[in-house]
Amino acid sequence: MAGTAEADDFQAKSQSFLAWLQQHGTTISPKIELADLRQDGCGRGVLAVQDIKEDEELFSVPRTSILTIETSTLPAEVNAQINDPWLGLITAMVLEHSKGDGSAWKAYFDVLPEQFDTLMFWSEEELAWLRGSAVVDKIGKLSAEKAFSERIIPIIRQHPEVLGTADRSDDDMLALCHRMGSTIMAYGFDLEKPSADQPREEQDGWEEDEEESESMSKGMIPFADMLNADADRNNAKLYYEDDKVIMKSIKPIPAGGEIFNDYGSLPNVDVMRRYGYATSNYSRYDVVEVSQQLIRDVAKEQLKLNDDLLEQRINYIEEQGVLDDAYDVARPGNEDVETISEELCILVNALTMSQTDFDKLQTKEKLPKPVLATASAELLGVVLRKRQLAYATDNNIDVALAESSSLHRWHMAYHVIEGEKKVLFEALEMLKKLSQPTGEKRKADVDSGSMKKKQRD
Ligand SMILES: C[S@@+](CC[C@H](N)C(=O)[O-])C[C@H]1O[C@@H](n2cnc3c(N)ncnc32)[C@H](O)[C@@H]1O
Repeated sequence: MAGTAEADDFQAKSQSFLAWLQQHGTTISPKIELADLRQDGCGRGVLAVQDIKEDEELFSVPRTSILTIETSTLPAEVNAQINDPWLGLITAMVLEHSKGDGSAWKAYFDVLPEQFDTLMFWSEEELAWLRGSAVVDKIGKLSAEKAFSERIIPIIRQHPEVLGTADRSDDDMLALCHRMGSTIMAYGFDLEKPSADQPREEQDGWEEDEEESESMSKGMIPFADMLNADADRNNAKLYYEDDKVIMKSIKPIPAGGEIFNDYGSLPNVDVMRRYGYATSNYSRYDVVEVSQQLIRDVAKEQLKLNDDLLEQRINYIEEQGVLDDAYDVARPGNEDVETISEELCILVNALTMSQTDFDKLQTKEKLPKPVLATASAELLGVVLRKRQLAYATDNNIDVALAESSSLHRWHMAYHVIEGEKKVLFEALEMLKKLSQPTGEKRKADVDSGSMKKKQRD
């Protein structure tokens, strides 16, 4: 690609962006550089050009250069009308993008992507490669379009002179909202508001975390978002100060090494959903979602529970506040999440216990122990084997596809589905051991396999 017009344009945009950063107060260590990593399928990235020690400042970005609702030219009354941080930031970005050369952010927008591989943009045929994964029902394209159509576009239409969008059709506006939403998802940060000075490394995506929303806001941090990420190679962390954010090395980085931010302990399916790539490095965080409905169906069939008894037990668990619509099963090696959550153990134990034991439990208003009983391990084994059937048996690549632009998407789907199948395989192996009690060994397996977080009374 070197020497081509495309490479020259890419390079020119990088140079303008770097000049823009400098003009707007970003300082960048001479030990790093913005690099063209397209050959590795990673777009731009940041490389060390000299050896870097641990805890060195790599760059700092003034708060005034961070693109937020407040720093954008979105009028306060328009923001007040929209009254939602996510939709507000999307609107602010639609506005700044629409201003073209007239926007202070022009050089920044020029290095942001125009197209995405996130699931919103997949065809039905491509989504079929993900059959079996719960992600297919969580893409949220329709709800996003409803929010854009009902809560952004009408308000933009009321202010055509301010927003410069009079000549754009609704379809155009919708596409632009999707593009900006996906940009925030893959490039945006949860910002600690000024005066909160705790270090924070995580980038976040579309979802709003209720508990954090008071002290956090969404924003785009130019240059910090040029860092790629890799589960195994995180070597930099973002620190928040009142007037700027600073990226520092958290381990030595040799000259030539890439600087990697931390996108979090995400399963491949979320890396794909938010960032549009997937690698085996994130596989250890993979999970499989098992629906409550599947557990009910299998319990009914296997335990010969009639509808009334099944409802009685499920209702009791719901009254106790520990019933979920679905449960994540994780890989046994995952240090952050239990393979079988306590909530799932409780539900399955409530279903498998004898009626006498269940009646006693209810009288005492207690919950079943959050440790899988042998019968529960067996039942859960049947549930997970049924869950396996949801995946396509044949995930082989279509020959025609090898030529098509969807190849990258197929690879991501492959990583996700193979990862999820592996989760089920390993969880089933674990359950097999639990179903064959061998005294102390079984106890140890249960304790380490399913009780990593908290102990319930
Ligand atoms: C925050 S941006 C990083 C900068 C980006 N590479 C660019 O050229 O603009 C996140 C995007 O970078 C890409 N990315 C990040 N880490 C990656 C990796 N390990 N492998 C492939 N792509 C990666 C993905 O496209 C992701 O959506």
